[in-house]
Amino acid sequence: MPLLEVKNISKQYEQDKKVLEEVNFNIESGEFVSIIGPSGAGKSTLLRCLNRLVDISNGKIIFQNVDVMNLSKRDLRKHRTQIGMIFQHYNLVSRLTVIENVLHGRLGYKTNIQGILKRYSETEKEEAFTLLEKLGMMEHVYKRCDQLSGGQKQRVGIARALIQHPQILLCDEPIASLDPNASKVIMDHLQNISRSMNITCIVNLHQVDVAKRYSDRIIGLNGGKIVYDGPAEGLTPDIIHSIYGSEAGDLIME
Ligand SMILES: Nc1ncnc2c1ncn2[C@@H]1O[C@H](COP(=O)(O)OP(=O)(O)OP(=O)(O)O)[C@@H](O)[C@H]1O
Repeated sequence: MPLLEVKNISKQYEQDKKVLEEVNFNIESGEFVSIIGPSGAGKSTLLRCLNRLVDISNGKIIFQNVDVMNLSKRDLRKHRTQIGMIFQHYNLVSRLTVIENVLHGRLGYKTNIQGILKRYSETEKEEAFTLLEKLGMMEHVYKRCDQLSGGQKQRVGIARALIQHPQILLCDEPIASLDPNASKVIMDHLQNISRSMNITCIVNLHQVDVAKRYSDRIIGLNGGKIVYDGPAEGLTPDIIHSIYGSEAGDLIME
């Protein structure tokens, strides 16, 4: 049984304008999948549909054999703890410390009162330290997040997602604001997490070369439709052209 089944989904924000159209794919546990495509192809919308930040217009999303569209409010909260999100602009609370931001990843497991009072167990705190250590962030644990570089902020974002104990990490352009060195550090961490923790990673990327280097599988979107779904090695110049159209020239030179 696949971990995630996306069955014929469509999304329109406005009438007569389909942003996603009849999108179908299955994802297995532990896969590293990149989603590529030109600006406006629907990549962010697709990721947001998977954890119901955006509701689909048609089709089905089945996660661990459960139809995500039929979840009650309580079950939706539980569903979201299974899916960690990583964002281009990190979405951290800048005035809080690194460790506080990481612990925020546990809020999905708490009652409202526990959340307001920021009650975290010793085990949760220990785990936050362990994750930050793995991500090379120990010297920054008590710094405010607005004192960090972009690459460091993204590592906090990854630790916050991992402390949720997710089955899937959805990464929406995680390296779009980073220089090549910081990008490599982040992509290496994501690959390592996927392999060593068997966590599925679905990563939206603008960089075709990065997608090819790190992914088991690439999904190419154009105009809301899947035009390629296959191994990274299969991404030929012709296929890159079909995904990016007239913008493909520079990408094929890479
Ligand atoms: N909340 C919204 N309301 C209306 N239209 C939206 C909304 N969000 C996205 N869109 C439209 O949906 C289309 C797909 O946007 P989306 O952000 O999913 O694409 P993308 O492939 O992630 O693009 P980019 O690479 O530039 O981030 C675009 O035409 C966009 O304008």
